[in-house]
Amino acid sequence: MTQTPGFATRAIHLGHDPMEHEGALTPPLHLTSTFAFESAEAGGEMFAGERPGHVYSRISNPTLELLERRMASLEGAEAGLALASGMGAITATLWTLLAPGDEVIVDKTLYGCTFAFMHHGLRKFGITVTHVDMTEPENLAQAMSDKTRVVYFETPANPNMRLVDIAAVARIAHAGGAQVMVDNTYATPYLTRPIALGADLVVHSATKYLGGHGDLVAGVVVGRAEAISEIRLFGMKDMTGAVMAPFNAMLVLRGLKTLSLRMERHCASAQAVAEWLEAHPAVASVQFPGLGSFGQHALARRQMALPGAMIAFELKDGLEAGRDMMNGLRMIVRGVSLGDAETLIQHPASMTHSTYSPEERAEHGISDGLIRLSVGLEDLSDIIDDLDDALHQPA
Ligand SMILES: C/C=C(/N=C/c1c(COP(=O)(O)O)cnc(C)c1O)C(=O)O
Repeated sequence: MTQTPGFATRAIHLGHDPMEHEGALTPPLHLTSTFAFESAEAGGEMFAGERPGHVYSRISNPTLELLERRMASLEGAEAGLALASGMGAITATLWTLLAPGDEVIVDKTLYGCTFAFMHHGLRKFGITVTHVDMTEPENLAQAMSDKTRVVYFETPANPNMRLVDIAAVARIAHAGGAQVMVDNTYATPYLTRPIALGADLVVHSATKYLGGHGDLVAGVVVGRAEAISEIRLFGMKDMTGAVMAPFNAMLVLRGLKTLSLRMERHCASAQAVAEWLEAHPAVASVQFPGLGSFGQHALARRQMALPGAMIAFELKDGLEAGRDMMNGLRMIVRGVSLGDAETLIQHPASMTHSTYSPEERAEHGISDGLIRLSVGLEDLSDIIDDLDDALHQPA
């Protein structure tokens, strides 16, 4: 094979040769907390970084290492780091990049716990958190200061689907001497590769599409090798201890094998569901990058290979009608998280984004009536039938 293997091939094969592991088709699972040294000197040299190898699983582990290599390859990064959760990846990275007196500029809409970390975590340690509506990149240029170290955003944003033009924002951030950190959970590297568009660091809640089966909590950060090493040895090892369990790394490795297949199915179904919702008389609005009515549809087509599988919508009769609809569902699961085989539905204002005050939700474009749908892998007709029945149920 001469040319670089494709996305799916790397997700399945990169970094594992069965003939180096007794012919085992699947990579070995290293369920170990620590590693033996061949000599006292060797142990000392490994701790000093003078000899390659693993010394303790809070620092590195061969199963995690394979996942880190595959994720770096899929995102087009030099290196990767596996962590215990998406919040573990986000916090370990920001604790590493920021110090008291610094500023992080963040987009208007963030996942609820990320928002809470910024406001109730970083601010507690003398770091300025400035929100900017990055759908207009020029707003960032106005907000940048000599204290700005990091520009952070999700695209699409959880839960209202706002997009950020990664290339445009990266140009502005870099001109101001700041690093760009993108949460790519909603899109995955199958749809968007932020590093190719200028981002410096990419984080994921691997809990979601990457694992893809609702059976783990995990996180990943990828970027330049030097930065990842610093996040590993400071942000993860010392500051957070947010290390991924080897068993979860094995499950994420398994999820990656079908990521491309699953995203194709997720996105095809989501397009049909979004169009069905948009045409439904009880629905007031639908936010989905694949709809021509989506305000940033042109950017979606430019920046995303497919429109994703997350939909935000509101009913004409507001939150109570939304609750009635959710309570009327028989297959679609009422629950938080996203990116699973099971279609999931939830109410951000009272659930994933309840960390925002009502005033903050209003400011950040998270309306009380907003409903979030993660379109799964069930038969499309069953997804739509469930929604249709729930919307037609007697009040
Ligand atoms: C219940 C969790 C939800 N989300 C999480 C999440 C995280 C944090 O990821 P861990 O949950 O720590 O793996 C990071 N980044 C994004 C865009 C996320 O959506 C949820 O929205 O439903």
